[in-house]
Amino acid sequence: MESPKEHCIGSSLSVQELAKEPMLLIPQRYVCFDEDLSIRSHGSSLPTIPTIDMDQLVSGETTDLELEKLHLVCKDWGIFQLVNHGVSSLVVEKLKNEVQEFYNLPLEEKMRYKIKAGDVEGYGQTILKNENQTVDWADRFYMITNPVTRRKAHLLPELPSSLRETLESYMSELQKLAMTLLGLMLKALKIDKGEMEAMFEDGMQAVRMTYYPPCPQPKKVMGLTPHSDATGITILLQVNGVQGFQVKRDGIWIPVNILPDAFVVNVGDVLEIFSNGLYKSIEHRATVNSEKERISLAMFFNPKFQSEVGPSATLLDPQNPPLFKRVGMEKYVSDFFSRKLDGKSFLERMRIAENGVDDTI
Ligand SMILES: O=C(O)CCC(=O)C(=O)O
Ligand SMILES: [Fe+2]
Repeated sequence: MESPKEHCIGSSLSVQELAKEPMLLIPQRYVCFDEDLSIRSHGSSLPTIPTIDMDQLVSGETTDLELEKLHLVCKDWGIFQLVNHGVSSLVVEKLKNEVQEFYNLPLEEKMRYKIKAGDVEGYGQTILKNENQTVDWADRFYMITNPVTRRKAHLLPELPSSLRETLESYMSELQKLAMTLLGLMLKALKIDKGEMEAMFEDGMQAVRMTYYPPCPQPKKVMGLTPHSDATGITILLQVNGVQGFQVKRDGIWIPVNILPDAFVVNVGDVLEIFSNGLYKSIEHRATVNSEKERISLAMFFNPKFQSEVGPSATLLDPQNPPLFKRVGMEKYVSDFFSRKLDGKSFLERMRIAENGVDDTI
């Protein structure tokens, strides 16, 4: 039997390769103690995340009603399934196949994209200073895709051409969708259109493809540590129909049954900050199972690097003081990546203390 060391990618191991080995007990570094993984299902009594119909948002007679619904959902839930999203199903289906094929490539091929020392982009998992941290049961591929000048030469441009081309088409369709959604959200928030465009147009865009192998002890591991996304909005595609995504609402983890043709859209921390706390980012995580691998692809839509993350000026007045600090996007992103994922703690660091003391982040 091969030793796990031979599956090293950067500072982590390929969990996909590890999971191929005969194994009854998983290695200790994957055993997760601090999360209640047993809360998996409470049957039908659990609430389900809302659905928003894109068709109804942009055309027809019910646009105002659907916009009001979107507004309420972003305030109350911070997440929804988006149906009738209008993105070409040809592109989506092709992308699903290409991503699965990518993960089926031999390890040596995928290693060309491995995360380099000191970087966060590429294939693998970043393990921070504390090497003893529990490692998620997953392999990831994260990269910045916009602005084009920030693309790493050995990542997107070097992907197998069919995957790269399909990703390009998908990204440009999703960019339009994300801008439309952000535009509608900010319209509902009554935020000045110019302000929104100055911040989000041609903003930072990134993608994360995640492969969660089946696990012999699924209740002992975390596929993806609980976190909220440090984004404007995130659009999640479930690639191979296997469920495992969960959201935390009122302290309870709710499994999300992602509809086959839907995207899951969630409010990120940047939008919570920009809306001065009106919209809420939501904590989520991914669990794994013992039967089948799960694959997802998340696209993150952010302000441009030159902008500042902070509450929108339109929403502030003496009765509505800023609840969050302002920080340059560049610093916001680098601070985010220097920390371990930990629920909504990153957002909490941006909050202005009630006593008004502004301890800089
Ligand atoms: O894999 C999933 O379902 C969730 C992915 C996610 O939350 C992320 O990449 O930030
Ligand atoms: Fe996420």
